[in-house]
This record gives sequence, C-alpha cells and structure tokens, in this order.
Amino acid sequence: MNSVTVRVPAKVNLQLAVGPLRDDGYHDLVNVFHAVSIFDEVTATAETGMSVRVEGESADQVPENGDNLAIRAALALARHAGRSYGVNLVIRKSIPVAGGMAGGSADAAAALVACNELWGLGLPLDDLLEIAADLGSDVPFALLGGTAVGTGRGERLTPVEVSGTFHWVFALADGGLSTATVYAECDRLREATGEQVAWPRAGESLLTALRDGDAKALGGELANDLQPAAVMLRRSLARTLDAGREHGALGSLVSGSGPTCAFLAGSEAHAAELAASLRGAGVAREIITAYGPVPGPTVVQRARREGTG
Ligand SMILES: C[C@@](CO)(OP(=O)(O)O)[C@H](O)COP(=O)(O)OP(=O)(O)OC[C@H]1O[C@@H](n2ccc(N)nc2=O)[C@H](O)[C@@H]1O
Ligand SMILES: Nc1ncnc2c1ncn2[C@@H]1O[C@H](COP(=O)(O)OP(=O)(O)O)[C@@H](O)[C@H]1O
Repeated sequence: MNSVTVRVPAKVNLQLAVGPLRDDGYHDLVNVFHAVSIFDEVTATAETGMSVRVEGESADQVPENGDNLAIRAALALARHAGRSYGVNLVIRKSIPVAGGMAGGSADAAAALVACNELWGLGLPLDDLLEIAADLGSDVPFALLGGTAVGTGRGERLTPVEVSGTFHWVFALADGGLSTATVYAECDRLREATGEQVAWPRAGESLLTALRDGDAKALGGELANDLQPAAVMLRRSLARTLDAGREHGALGSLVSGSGPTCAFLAGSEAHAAELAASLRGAGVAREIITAYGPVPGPTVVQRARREGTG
C-alpha cells in the first residue's frame, strides 16, 4: 500500500479530577474520556524523509515541522521498529486547535495507526499504546476511542461500559488555551485558596449514568477540576457556560483545559434546538453538534500508486 487514510475523533472529558502536583511536573488524574463525532483525517503516503502538511480548520496554528505531534508519532514508531522509514502526512483538521479536545493527540494516534499499516509493521495495540504514552498523556486514549477512565497522567486506561448514544453541543472559542498554563493556573488557585487536594476518584454515579445511558443523570455528574482555571484565564467562558444552563442543557462544562465548552442534550432534536439557541445568544465563535461515544482511529481509505509495490 502506498497511502493509508485514517479518520480519528476528538474527545470531551466527562470527569476530570486533578490530584496533587507530582515531582515530574504532571498531576495524577481520574480522567473520564469520551470520544465524540468531530473528526480529523490523516493520510500517510510512502516517501523518503518525513514531512507534514496541515489543511482545514485553523491549519495556520498547527506546526508543519518536527514539532507536529503526528510527525513525532511517525518518528517514534520508526524508532520502535528500528528502521529509517519515510512518510508524508497530510492532516485535514476539523477538531478545534488548542481547544481542549485533544486534536494533536488524535492526529498522533491516527499517524501511528496509518504508519503501522503503511510500513507493514503489524504492531499490536499494546505496543502502539506504549509509544503513545511517551508522546503525550492523551494519546493512548486517542488510540482507543469510545469511553474510558484514564488514571496516572491519564495514560493508564480502563474502558467504560456505555449504553446508547449521548448528544452534545460544543461552543468553539476564538483562540486556544495552553494545557500547561491551565494546569499551572489550577495549582496557583489551589495554593491561593489553601484548598486541600484530594486523591482523585472516579464518580460512581457518573459511571452508573453512563452504563444506564441516562443523559439527565450524566448531566448532573459532569465535573472538571480545570474549569475554574480555564474560566480565570478566559473570563468570557463563564457567560458561555451560563447560556448553556439558561437554554436547557442537561449539563455544561469546559472540555479538558478548554476553551471549548460542552453541553449535554437529551436527544438529537434537543441538541439541534440547544445549538440554535446558543447561536442566537452569540456566546461563541461557532456552535456545533456531535454525538458520542464513537470508535477510535478508523482506516477509511487505502490506495496503491500505479506501477509500484
Ligand atoms: C487536560 C487534558 C485532559 O484530557 O487534555 P486537553 O484538554 O488539554 O486536551 C490532558 O490532561 C492533557 O493531556 P496532554 O495534552 O496529552 O498533555 P501532555 O502533553 O502530556 O502534557 C502537557 C502539560 O500538561 C500538564 N499535565 C498534563 C497531564 C497531567 N496528568 N498533568 C499535567 O500537569 C503538564 O504541565 C504537561 O507539561
Ligand atoms: N497535529 C497537531 N494538531 C493540533 N495541534 C498540534 C499538532 N501538533 C502540534 N500541535 C500543537 O499542540 C498544541 C495543542 O493542540 P491541541 O492538541 O489541538 O489542543 P489541546 O491540547 O487543547 O487538546 C497547539 O498549540 C498546536 O500548535
């Protein structure tokens, strides 16, 4: 095969419980990841050397060099295989950049899956998960998709049982927030208020709501310890979250480190209605609907160049 295209979803965090700051600069988490139907696409084409091009939504904010997480993933995979493979990656972005929806991690996961096939490595998921954890805390979940609890930095995953489909509305903000800055602001706020930081625990009622497919119960259990920090850094998010509550969302929260805000609806029709109300309220750059959980990286196209391989 000369080229492989993989479609990969964004995530929203249903619960993000942030424990104390560790000596290595990370925080122990309970991170309930949920993959939603907003997708990037990554096409990997056999080539000598490594290159990347980014197209689509906010492409100008994504590096087209060795800093790109997808290229770093391809390099890590080649290193793992002990060979100097080459690849050209084309990333078509729809996931908001630096939006707290793990777009970079998604592209890295897609690159691992695409290059694993392109180079005929046939590595099992466990090997890819190990490489993923070195690339970033969110990359292992991006390989898995669905709904899962992440512990440690968020890289140790246990899949969660979910019934049915949940319907979401996302409010996309102008500009992003840096993940490291939001964690640092969370630490600063905790120190300023003298808050005792508890060891993070998964919410039992949240897991029950997921298992029962109960959107109303889930809406009441959504929780994000990074939300106060994100709102402190981007004050306008308070109004966006209020608007969701005022217009009948079953639950509202900042997605991960933000600034995207997520609103849970009771049905597809309710999500469409809520999205229209939020557009009318003018509280975000763009309002979109999506559903979850959805599967992780999926190969959507394989192509062979004529006269080769
Ligand atoms: C907050 C979350 C929620 O899922 O994602 P986003 O909402 O930004 O997408 C994650 O914890 C982000 O994961 P990811 O974006 O992969 O972070 P990494 O590259 O591993 O780390 C970036 C920086 O975030 C901080 N960090 C990350 C993970 C963690 N458990 N504790 C931390 O303190 C550290 O300052 C680290 O240097
Ligand atoms: N393939 C990529 N897609 C998006 N951002 C990337 C990528 N590679 C590197 N980055 C950088 O990573 C940062 C975080 O981006 P992203 O993963 O979209 O957000 P978040 O960490 O908030 O979920 C951005 O500032 C961007 O410049």
